[in-house]
Amino acid sequence: MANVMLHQTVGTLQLLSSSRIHCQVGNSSVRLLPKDLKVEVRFSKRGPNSFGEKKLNVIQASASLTSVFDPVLSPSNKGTHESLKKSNEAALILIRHGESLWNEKNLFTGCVDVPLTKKGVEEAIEAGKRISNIPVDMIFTSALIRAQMTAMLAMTQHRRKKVPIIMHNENEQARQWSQIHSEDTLKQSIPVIAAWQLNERMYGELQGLNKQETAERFGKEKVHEWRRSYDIPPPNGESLEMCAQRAVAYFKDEIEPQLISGKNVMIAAHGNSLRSIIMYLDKLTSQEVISLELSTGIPMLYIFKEGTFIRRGSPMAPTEAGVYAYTRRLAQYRQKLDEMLN
Ligand SMILES: O=C(O)[C@H](O)COP(=O)(O)O
Repeated sequence: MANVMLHQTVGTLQLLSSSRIHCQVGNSSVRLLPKDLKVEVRFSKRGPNSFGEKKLNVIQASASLTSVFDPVLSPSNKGTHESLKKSNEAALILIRHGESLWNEKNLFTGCVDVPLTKKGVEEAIEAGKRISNIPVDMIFTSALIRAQMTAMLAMTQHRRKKVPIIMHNENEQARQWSQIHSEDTLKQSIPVIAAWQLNERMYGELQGLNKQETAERFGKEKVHEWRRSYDIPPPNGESLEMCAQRAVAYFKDEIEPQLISGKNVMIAAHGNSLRSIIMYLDKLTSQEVISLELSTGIPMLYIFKEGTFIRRGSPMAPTEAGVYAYTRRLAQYRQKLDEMLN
């Protein structure tokens, strides 16, 4: 595809290649896929009109977004990455999935894809109540159903009533067939990105074994070492360090840029993938992380501000005044929500 610079009255469209189009319109910019864009371009009579030419004089171009819902909206015109880190503040909610059927049976689960128990469903709904006044613009989950169920159930309690929609970008057809053809509907939606990198640590040959029986067979100390040490993996499984190498890398590459651009994010994941992320957020040592335990279905709130993560604990109830006093933005959001809904 020719590299063509199209100058629009409201911005510029730069066809970078057949894979990505960078569209700067007004104060925001969006990375688009060519197929999502209908571009009508009228060229001046005098200008070269062969696509082979790099330079085209464009007298008018109009582009309509068909359905692009690219959740990766690059930051608005706040200049460099660093200055963005300074200027934006965002809420980050972490939730370990509710109780799963194998948690109930006390079996090592890891990457085995089991659903929630009734209690786990109730925990997810309760978690949703506790964060119902905190803004959520994007949701990241693992590829496992227990985390996705937790995210969707929690959002049923959110007062903003936006609809969480799992993004299907696994291939071109999935992207095409899951398109949304209404700007208004898109505005009422929250993109949910399911990433295997956020999966629970893979427990290797322990998956499916009963934790109590395993401790009796191999000794309590050995099993505690497999479950809670940083760099000792279970047999043919992942250590927490190996889990962190994928989970924290994904957080830094895909989630942190969203927070920097001011997006409020919820992550619904697992005991160990979240322990590795919290180790990064709280700057824990490999010794300190051993004692970090996460209960199922308990939301934790962080505030991302000026490039740092401030742990705000777990919101205890939707009406807890203290939750919204964490920052001015959260207090304003809560006030706007009350005005909108009352
Ligand atoms: O994978 C599992 O078994 C649980 O989700 C976490 O197990 P753990 O608490 O033994 O790490």
